[in-house]
Amino acid sequence: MASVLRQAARLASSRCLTQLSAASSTSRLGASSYNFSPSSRNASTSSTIKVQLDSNTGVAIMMFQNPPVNSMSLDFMTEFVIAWDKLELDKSCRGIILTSALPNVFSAGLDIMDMYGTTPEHRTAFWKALQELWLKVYGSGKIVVAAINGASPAGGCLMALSCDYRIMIDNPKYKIGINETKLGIVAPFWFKDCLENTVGYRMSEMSVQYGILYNSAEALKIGLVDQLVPEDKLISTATETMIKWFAIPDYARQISKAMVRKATMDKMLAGREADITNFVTFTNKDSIQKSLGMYMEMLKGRKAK
Ligand SMILES: CCCCC/C=C\C/C=C\C=C\CC(=O)SCCNC(=O)CCNC(=O)[C@H](O)C(C)(C)COP(=O)(O)OP(=O)(O)OC[C@H]1O[C@@H](n2cnc3c(N)ncnc32)[C@H](O)[C@@H]1OP(=O)(O)O
Repeated sequence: MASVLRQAARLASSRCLTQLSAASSTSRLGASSYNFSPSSRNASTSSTIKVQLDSNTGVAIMMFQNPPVNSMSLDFMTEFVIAWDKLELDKSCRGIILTSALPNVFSAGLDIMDMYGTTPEHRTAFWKALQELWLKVYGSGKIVVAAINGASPAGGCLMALSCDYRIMIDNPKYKIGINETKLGIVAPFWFKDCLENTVGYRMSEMSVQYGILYNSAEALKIGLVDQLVPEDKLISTATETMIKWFAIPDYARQISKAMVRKATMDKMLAGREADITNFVTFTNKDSIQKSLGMYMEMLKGRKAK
């Protein structure tokens, strides 16, 4: 145990968890001091990411705004990481809620058009940006809550899985899951690891092979999300949840989080280059390009009907 703690402490000062100790001002705010007055809000906005930080409570809301479906394009992920870094450096921010500014969709996952018919150089930059985004969110010392207000397939599900707590709108039309096989592609190991860490081995074994998308009730049942709420209660519940987490001393929580996530983080950090090569080689294949093209046509055809 002592060695785990030493490792966790080392992690806390490492690249991905640099904010752990910086943000460790313990429990500045309890639920009773919660005040969400508009005057206390800071707003910062890029074209695809909107951020509202309430420096009284320490809660930031990061909204995705990349129409039509918040697909994770290279540009979107680059803007995400810039906005994320700003929040990480802001000591008044203790927790981040991820949600969508668009109706009916949290995120449609990776932008297929960034993988289809693009150059290997482009796909290398694209995959690096995705790794970067994931390392930041998964490795954050802040408390991160996903407020899932719509469809959340594949990369959208990964984003939610990287948070500490997931709250989803209680609506059967919204689906979440790792559905890559349905597109004829393979979810990378770290998508699978995040799913397995959350729902367990057997459920992920079924889930990744079938490419299952779960509705909200099913997602709750298997533990893919932690809570369902009516649409009009999503952000208030996410904020209240965050305030409850704030009661735990930051430093102890951060070290505990780092301990639990260390193996998954380390695996990615050690395999980062190989993971990029795998992605580029895999998506170079004619058969994979064909699958992606057919999937895009299916999406567009579905709309035309
Ligand atoms: C062996 C080694 C292995 C190594 C591993 C290597 C590789 C792994 C590779 C890739 C991993 C990828 C992970 C992913 O995230 S892939 C993306 C998966 N996403 C999906 O399947 C979602 C598809 N979209 C939908 O199901 C629906 O759009 C959605 C439910 C989200 C919303 O439905 P709605 O009816 O509101 O909207 P639509 O009319 O369907 O779409 C509007 C518009 O948007 C376009 N679009 C949708 N999704 C995407 C997307 N992911 N990327 C790009 N564009 C998307 C859609 O085509 C419509 O366009 P248009 O017709 O208006 O032009």
